[in-house]
Amino acid sequence: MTGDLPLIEVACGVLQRADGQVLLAQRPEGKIAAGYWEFPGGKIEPGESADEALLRELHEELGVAVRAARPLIRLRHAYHNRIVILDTWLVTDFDGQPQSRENQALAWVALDAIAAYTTLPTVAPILKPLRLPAHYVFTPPTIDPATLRDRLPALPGDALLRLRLPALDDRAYAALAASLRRGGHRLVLDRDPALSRELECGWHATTRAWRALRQRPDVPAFYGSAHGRADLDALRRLDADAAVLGAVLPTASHPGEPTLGWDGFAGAALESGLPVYAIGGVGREHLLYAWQHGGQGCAGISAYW
Ligand SMILES: Nc1nc2c([nH]c(=O)n2[C@@H]2O[C@H](COP(=O)(O)OP(=O)(O)OP(=O)(O)O)[C@@H](O)[C@H]2O)c(=O)[nH]1
Repeated sequence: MTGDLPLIEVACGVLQRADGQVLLAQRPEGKIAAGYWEFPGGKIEPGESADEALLRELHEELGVAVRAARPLIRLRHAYHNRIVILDTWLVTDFDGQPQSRENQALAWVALDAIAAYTTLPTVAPILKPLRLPAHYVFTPPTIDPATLRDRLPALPGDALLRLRLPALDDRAYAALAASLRRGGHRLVLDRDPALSRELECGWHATTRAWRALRQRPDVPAFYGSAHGRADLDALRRLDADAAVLGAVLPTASHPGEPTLGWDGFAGAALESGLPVYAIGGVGREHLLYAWQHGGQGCAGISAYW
């Protein structure tokens, strides 16, 4: 119990097909919140781990056998009559065709079409990590545009790419951003938000920049830097799409800076309500650590170039 409210721990799974559609289930008559659409899953039983509960629930409810899954996000949501901790997994491989075994309606739905369904309030915060890749790469601050272009093919294919180039004037920065955008890169800019709007790119705010905000900036996607849980809470209130939290490990570029370690990272990221990338001494080889500690993935500069 938390206060007077029961605390319910739940495991749920996002089954995603190759075309990007995800499986929604409608809670049947007789269950709490009947009629609402959700991601399939159910309560974690005493003595069970979240991944064991996931496998059991998806087999009981849908008749599928999970072959591969990874943590997506762990949320905490307070309803008027219960608090739910929702351990959400991305199911990347499974055997069998999902069938309704508990009288629930099922639907494969494109992420952009989910708004037409009446969903539980925990569905929207799960769409944020679902739309984001596992890697968020910052450009080395002094890299010249030609070298940058040469090295882009070696980055993880769908990574977010933050153009952090303080030495470029605004004109040169905008021209480079426009041409990379035409090349199909998932860009994040950190100049005037108007440029992010014009080029339909993300916008990244330093802690100093977002602390000056009173509401979400008008940009297609909004990311912010964070150093602890208080920052993550503030970014969630600003409706950020994701945060970058660090430093997780010591780095050569910031010697002596205090580090969170992976446990400190997890302590801040888990149940923060946001996808959180780990940064600071982190590279692509740390992806499993990031997922196991409640992260969206890894962010960095030097480890990626
Ligand atoms: N499966 C699932 N449950 C969710 C989601 N979001 C969310 O708040 N919940 C809440 O988590 C709880 C899941 O309980 P449940 O009643 O479905 O669990 P269960 O399958 O073990 O059912 P049972 O208690 O009838 O055996 C409910 O309070 C439900 O409202 C979601 O996306 N998927």
